[in-house]
Amino acid sequence: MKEVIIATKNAGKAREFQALLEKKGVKVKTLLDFPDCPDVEETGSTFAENARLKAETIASYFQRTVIADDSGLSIDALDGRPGVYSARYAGEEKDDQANIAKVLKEMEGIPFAKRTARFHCALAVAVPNERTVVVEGTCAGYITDAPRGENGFGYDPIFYVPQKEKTMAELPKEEKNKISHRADALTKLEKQWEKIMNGESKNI
Ligand SMILES: O=c1nc[nH]c2c1ncn2[C@H]1C[C@H](O)[C@@H](COP(=O)(O)OP(=O)(O)OP(=O)(O)O)O1
Ligand SMILES: [Mg+2]
Repeated sequence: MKEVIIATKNAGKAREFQALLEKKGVKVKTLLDFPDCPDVEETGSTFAENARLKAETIASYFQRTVIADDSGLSIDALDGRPGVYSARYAGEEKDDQANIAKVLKEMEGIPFAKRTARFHCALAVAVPNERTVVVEGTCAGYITDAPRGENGFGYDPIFYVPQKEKTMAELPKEEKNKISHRADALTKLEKQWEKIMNGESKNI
């Protein structure tokens, strides 16, 4: 079975990539499998820049094809925040509960119609000595006034998906994986997929 490294230490993302890529017959390794792998500082000002930074640094470390995901939540009433700072919105410790609490506090008193938001996902595919490919996906919804649901990770409990009438965390994972920003971004790699994976097979 072909294998690809996803440059993430986020267990929620890792689970989603495993499910999304299993369908393509691809086995996923993440940085959780390589505890000695260096941390990459996310110094970019866009999701695309950060995804590229993570993918290129880790591809050069392993000398293999690597895909990185930089993602986050952008809320219109908060001028796009938390945006690229989504993971550390409430502090360096990357605490999902604290991040949710901070967003809900900032959104207090804002009526439902003005609670529009969007998840973003930039995926960068880095191959050593080749030009990195970056694609982006989105998923539109609304911020609830309280968390609901146990599935998913991150901001899923406060992200309401209107066409499903549920929060992302209330959806079964198969449903999330059909509509998510991550699935949307992966679709945009469809055409390059065979090439990416065939290149990779030479390196294994
Ligand atoms: O589907 C999602 N459902 C809910 N929340 C999500 C989702 N996708 C990203 N998010 C949130 C989680 C985290 O607060 C931030 C990602 O930050 P981001 O830097 O890309 O990831 P990270 O630091 O957790 O792990 P890593 O850089 O090792 O991939 O956006
Ligand atoms: Mg990160």
